[in-house]
Amino acid sequence: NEPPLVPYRIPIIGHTYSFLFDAENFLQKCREKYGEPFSIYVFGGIITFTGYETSQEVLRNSDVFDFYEAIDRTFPVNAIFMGFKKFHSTRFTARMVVEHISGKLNIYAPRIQKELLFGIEKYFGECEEPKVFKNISLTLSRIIAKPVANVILGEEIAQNDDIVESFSVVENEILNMCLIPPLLSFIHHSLHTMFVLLPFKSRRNPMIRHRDLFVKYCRPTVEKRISERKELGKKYIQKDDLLDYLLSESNYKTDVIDDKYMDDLFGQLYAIVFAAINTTTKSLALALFDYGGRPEFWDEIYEEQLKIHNESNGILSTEDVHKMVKLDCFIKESFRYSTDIAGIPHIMKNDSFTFQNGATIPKGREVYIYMKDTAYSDKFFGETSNEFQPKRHITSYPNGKTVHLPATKIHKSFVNFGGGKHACPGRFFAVNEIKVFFHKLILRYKVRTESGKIVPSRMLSCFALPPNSGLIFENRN
Ligand code: HEM
Repeated sequence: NEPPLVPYRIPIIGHTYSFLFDAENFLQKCREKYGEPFSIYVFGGIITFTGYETSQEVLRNSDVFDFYEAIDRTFPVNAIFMGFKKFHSTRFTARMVVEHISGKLNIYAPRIQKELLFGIEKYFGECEEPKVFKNISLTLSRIIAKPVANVILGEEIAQNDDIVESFSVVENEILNMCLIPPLLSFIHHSLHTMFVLLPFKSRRNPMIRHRDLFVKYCRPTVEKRISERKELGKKYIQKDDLLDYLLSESNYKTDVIDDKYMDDLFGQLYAIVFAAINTTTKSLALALFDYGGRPEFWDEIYEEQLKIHNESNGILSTEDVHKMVKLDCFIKESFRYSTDIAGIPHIMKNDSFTFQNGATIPKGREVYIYMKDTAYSDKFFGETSNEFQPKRHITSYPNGKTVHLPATKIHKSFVNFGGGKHACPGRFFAVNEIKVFFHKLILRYKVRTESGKIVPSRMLSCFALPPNSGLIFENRN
């Protein structure tokens, strides 16, 4: 009782062409005709797509559906970082992000703000005359990288431009090397993985440069902290950054700071950098384009920011960020509206899995979440699901009560951060960063698209990317 396999005409090629070059229309037609889940034949293998009804069964059954194995088939990120670190636990990484990044936003709030303001000043400046910014993603990744470096490596190391630059480019460098069309998958997917990994095992390995920079700038701090810890024992006061947490953690406790130890720290910390920067930058860039093309929302969002700015005297606490409800709704609506068409792949690991509607998939099946099916579902968003309406994230009741489902809230109608046990642990940090950035930016500039109109995202197969056009910034004063 397999999900219907969409028929295809050309053997071997199957649906590869439609999936690469027309994923949006192609998947929509498959969904309309075959319901969910349905399967297509791409790069010599079958992929099953789950829609708004069946996606939660994948996300909530993480014992059966493996996210990392699926990611590793296309972008063997784990294998790349495993080359450096000896201790490997995805659970450990997720817990570290929950407890020591998202869980400490109160402590990090002033530092995040300071770094974002620094980036805004450095890259956008006065803009007394309207100024066009092309390639906004690159600029945003540099701005976003600084607070991330601050939280991961501490305030002092985050002032080092080389480290911040390394944070902002490392993920793109890895992705660029992995973005080789998986032609070898027509034979077997492991051949593609092996091929992609070749440069990372050669002298061209871009990770070596990042590792060397990390060691150069972080080793003195690591040595100093380990020696202070030894000297002071229980009196040592742990610093508020991920690096110092790792140094205190039983898997990383050491007296010997050799190259292997530094490699281990590098592999662990840069795996988080990998998860944190591109995702946040892309969402932020898409939200800026959504904002810049929709003047009808500018006044109300600006007024909310001005009010919170005045009440907080310009220094935002996490409570102040929670008060940015209109901004939160706008950002969440951008997440929904500009979502990837499909993503969050998983491999099914059991002998077989049967969905509640009876469809059964075999062991090893690759399953993609058809995210747009959830994001644009009439069941969740009614007849206006095709429209950009931030207010839909607030429900008003007849007794005057209103309930706001924030952008960090995991829900069956909102899968941008996944779901179940493995839902993105960095989402609190990411949404906080995006909101604070927006808040500071809007207070200072008017932002609009170059054409003055709504500019749709670019599509790369099933992934949404920010448009290539520019954004215009103009100082409000
Ligand atoms: C807007 C920005 C972000 C988006 C859209 C995003 C999205 C996601 C998604 C879809 C997953 C897979 C969830 C699942 O399997 O159900 C994930 C996992 C993860 N994300 Fe994020 N993420 C973002 C920012 C961040 C940040 C800033 C960090 C770190 C500070 C982070 C760290 C992680 C980690 C460690 C995992 C693996 C969790 C696990 O295996 O349990 N993410 N993210």
